[in-house]
Amino acid sequence: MKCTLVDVAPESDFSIQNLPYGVYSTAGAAEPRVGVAIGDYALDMCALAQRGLFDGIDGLDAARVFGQPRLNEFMGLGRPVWRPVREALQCFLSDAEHPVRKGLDGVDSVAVPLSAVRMHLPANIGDYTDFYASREHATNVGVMFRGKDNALMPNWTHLPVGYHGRASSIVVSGTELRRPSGQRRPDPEQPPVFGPSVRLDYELEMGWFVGPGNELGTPLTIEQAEERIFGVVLMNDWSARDIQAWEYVPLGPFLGKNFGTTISPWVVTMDALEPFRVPQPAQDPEPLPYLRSPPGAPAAAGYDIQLGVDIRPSGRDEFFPLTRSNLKYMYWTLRQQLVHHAINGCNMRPGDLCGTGTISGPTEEAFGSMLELSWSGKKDIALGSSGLTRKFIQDNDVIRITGHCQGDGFRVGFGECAGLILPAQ
Ligand SMILES: O=C(O)/C=C/C(=O)CC(=O)CC(=O)O
Ligand SMILES: [Ca+2]
Ligand SMILES: [Mg+2]
Repeated sequence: MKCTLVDVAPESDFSIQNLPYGVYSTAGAAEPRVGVAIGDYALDMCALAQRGLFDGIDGLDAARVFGQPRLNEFMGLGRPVWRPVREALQCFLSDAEHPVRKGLDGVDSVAVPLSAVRMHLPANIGDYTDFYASREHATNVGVMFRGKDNALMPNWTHLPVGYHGRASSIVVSGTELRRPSGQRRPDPEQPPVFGPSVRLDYELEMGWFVGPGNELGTPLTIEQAEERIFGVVLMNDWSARDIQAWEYVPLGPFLGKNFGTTISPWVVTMDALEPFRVPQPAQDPEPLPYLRSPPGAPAAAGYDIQLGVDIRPSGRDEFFPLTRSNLKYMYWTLRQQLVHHAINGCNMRPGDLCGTGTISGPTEEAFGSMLELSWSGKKDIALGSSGLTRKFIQDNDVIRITGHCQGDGFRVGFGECAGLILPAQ
């Protein structure tokens, strides 16, 4: 299938096979609105609704739903609505004879160049949870925080471990964040001190948005979980390792992580990711029945998404690679994370965000944090052949995450998730 409305380069993240959703505004129209990215453009979903593109889709009041400054309501409608909307967009973009195309006075009446948009958070994020689902990451961090013999806790292979994060400090790519200050204890023989974090780190993650939720007290099944994830973004769970290491016992991460979490603005739908399913890593011991693959759904519940983290060091204008990883390494799958989250009757709501946890892989280049790459600050990370090194993030460094699935002649990509670290207040 080929887009005939605008040119899409083969290396563009936003092919006709992708069609991710976001919320944007422009200098001329400051009210945020729902868009879909295609090539170098954002389609105005409300304008397309007003031209009748989504007429006849059961359960969708398109002009109202796409006229909102957030995606929560659309996320809550579920696959029976998401799929026909995707099909309508693909017909409109590929078929030059499409009736809605005939009435157009040029592309500009339904789209704006991405260079002219300002992106916003895609949803009103009511709740945010972060998992710890990469075996390689959990093992590496466990060795550093608790020693080799206690690295992977006994529960880890039986359930997707997670913690409740903070929704208020989630920001969209491009937002600058300030280095946090807090309590840390650099010398284990001395009392703690207060000051700016000196071990500021990134975590390479993906975030997934909940679609239709569940009522309080009514758990989801794994079949339902498969159908209720709307889509995925890139995510950086910025982490102050010195604050985290001192505060986390016994209740887990708190101020070392809730000073900022950055996500990419375009939500890539599960329907776009469908062709890139791959088997998840073998799970041994076999999980309890509620976490097992459902008979009706594809057994392969991993996704082959190539992920990269790069740094633009303070004072330089080029980026250097830090991490090269892939979502397919993840031990606990997205649907297992969702079914586990709701199995006690916890109600999940449309637009809630869950992080996968840091996505590390089996080789050193796939380590998804500086904590792992510098092995807790014991060695320097070389930045290309620049002669520069890092152990942790310095003031005015930019950390940028990118990712895509590679199809045959096209990409399903995520754009970028970037942020600059300002000096502490
Ligand atoms: O105490 C630990 O083992 C470490 C916990 C985390 O760093 C939590 C976290 O953000 C998990 C992750 O990103 O995988
Ligand atoms: Ca994390
Ligand atoms: Mg965070």
